[in-house]
Amino acid sequence: MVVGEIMDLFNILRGIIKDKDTITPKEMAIIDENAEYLGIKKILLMENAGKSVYEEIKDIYAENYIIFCGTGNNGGDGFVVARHIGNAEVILIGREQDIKTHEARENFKILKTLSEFGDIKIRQILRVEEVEGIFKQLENENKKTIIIDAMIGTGVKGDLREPYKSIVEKINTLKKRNKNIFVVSVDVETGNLDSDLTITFHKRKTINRKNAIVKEIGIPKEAEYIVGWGDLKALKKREKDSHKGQNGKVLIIGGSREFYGAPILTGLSSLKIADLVAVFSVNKVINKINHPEFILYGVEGDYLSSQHVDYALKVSEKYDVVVLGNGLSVNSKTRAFVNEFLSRCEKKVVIDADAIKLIDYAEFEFLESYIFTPHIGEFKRMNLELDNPKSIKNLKSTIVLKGEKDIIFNNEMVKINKTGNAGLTKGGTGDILAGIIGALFSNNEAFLSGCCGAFINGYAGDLLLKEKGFYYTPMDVIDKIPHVLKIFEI
Ligand SMILES: NC(=O)C1=CN([C@@H]2O[C@H](COP(=O)(O)OP(=O)(O)OC[C@H]3O[C@@H](n4cnc5c(N)ncnc54)[C@H](O)[C@@H]3O)[C@@H](O)[C@H]2O)[C@H](O)CC1
Ligand SMILES: [K+]
Repeated sequence: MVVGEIMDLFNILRGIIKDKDTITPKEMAIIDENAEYLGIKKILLMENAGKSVYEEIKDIYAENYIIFCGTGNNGGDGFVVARHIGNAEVILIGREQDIKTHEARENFKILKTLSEFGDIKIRQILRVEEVEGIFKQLENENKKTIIIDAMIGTGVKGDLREPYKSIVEKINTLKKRNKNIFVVSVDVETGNLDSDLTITFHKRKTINRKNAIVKEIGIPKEAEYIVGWGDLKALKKREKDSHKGQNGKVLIIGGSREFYGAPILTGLSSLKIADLVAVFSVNKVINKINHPEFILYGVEGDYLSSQHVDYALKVSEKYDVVVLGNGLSVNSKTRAFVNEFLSRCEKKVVIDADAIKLIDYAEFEFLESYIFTPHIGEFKRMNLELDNPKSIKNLKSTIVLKGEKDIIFNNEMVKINKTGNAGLTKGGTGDILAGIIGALFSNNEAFLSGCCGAFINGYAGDLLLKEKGFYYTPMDVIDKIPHVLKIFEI
């Protein structure tokens, strides 16, 4: 499929799958990171965010401005707002060395310099007792005062901890007692702060409680649909103290008398990420696998058929994800196996290659627990009319449509992956992609696993293109997977 066709398909899908106008903090973090992947610096976004808050409040009459800043980028926005206001009092909740990011630190440093010569005042507190005096004084304040909440934004995790909890309670109490206090939240209200105004960036957040004003801060819409390192950073992290099996258990069901290489490629690529990888196939394949890392399950015959379904289902109970189809061959036996297995399997399944061709789509239900990885020819047999919104509406499965650019979509989201090159057209790279996605799917949801699998597979190919030109092999791609994971600290 040429790029023109891919982009046509992609635009049809974007026309049907509408962008969400309210997003989760996790979705915002991916967009934020992918804006940087596209070359837009975070410090620019912070500047635009802080300036957009200033623009919204500059015409509200006030004589005092008190900005409570946290140690994350929400606090960083607060530092920018302070600079634009000019005569603000900044209260950093934490020590300067606690400030978490380069962008926020840079803005704090600027404020510190200004505070030596201008009207900016900075205080650093660790406990709420240290601001008792300010709240006492504000209780009887008869000057209009704007309190700006740049404490915590989309980085909030769990219930509000001290001293934020007490500070929020004190601001809420103060507001009730003194009508001269006006509270503005940056991006997201911290805890149950009773803000009068919330200015949020790029899109409303699911955790916004008030009618937030949405301000554009320079994030292009492309950051919402081009797969980037932001998607990789959203993957579940490998815990340091994790024990065997926690990082994924994958069962590869494939192979046949003619094809034994495919399930091996799938298994070897899965093994680069998952803890346990098993292969379920006919003994003609199993006996050719001399990889000690694999757990092997063999059955008699040239092809998997319905007589093997019970055993395959029993074995699959021990695994998180099944990768189904690689090298199965297409005939009446394997057709019976695939349709019966899928109708009874309760596991997450990556459906690839021959399995895509073998499914009877007439009554088929596209479950959320399925990821399909077709190329355009296989996709055309899946009975999905892309230009028919009804057909897309019921598509709970994730589709990774492989091409010069990969399109990843389900009934809610569509993204495009631009990593990869013509060297990946070789036979076997599809088996590798299925193995990567199967391993990621163990601990991540389907859409994210599909996006990241496509990105990792393509990026491995891009690294190889630089080293070897187009003439690298599928085994080279498998060996490159750990390098990609290391580059992006997955
Ligand atoms: N999304 C964008 O395009 C931009 C967002 N900006 C601003 O960045 C924040 C998100 O920043 P982040 O560093 O990820 O996290 P936060 O600052 O929101 O919070 C982290 C901070 O808060 C502490 N913390 C987290 N949970 C709790 C809790 N339950 N109790 C106490 N403390 C908590 C944590 O320890 C950190 O110190 C976003 O909202 C925007 O305001 C960019 O500046 C512009 C682009
Ligand atoms: K906030």
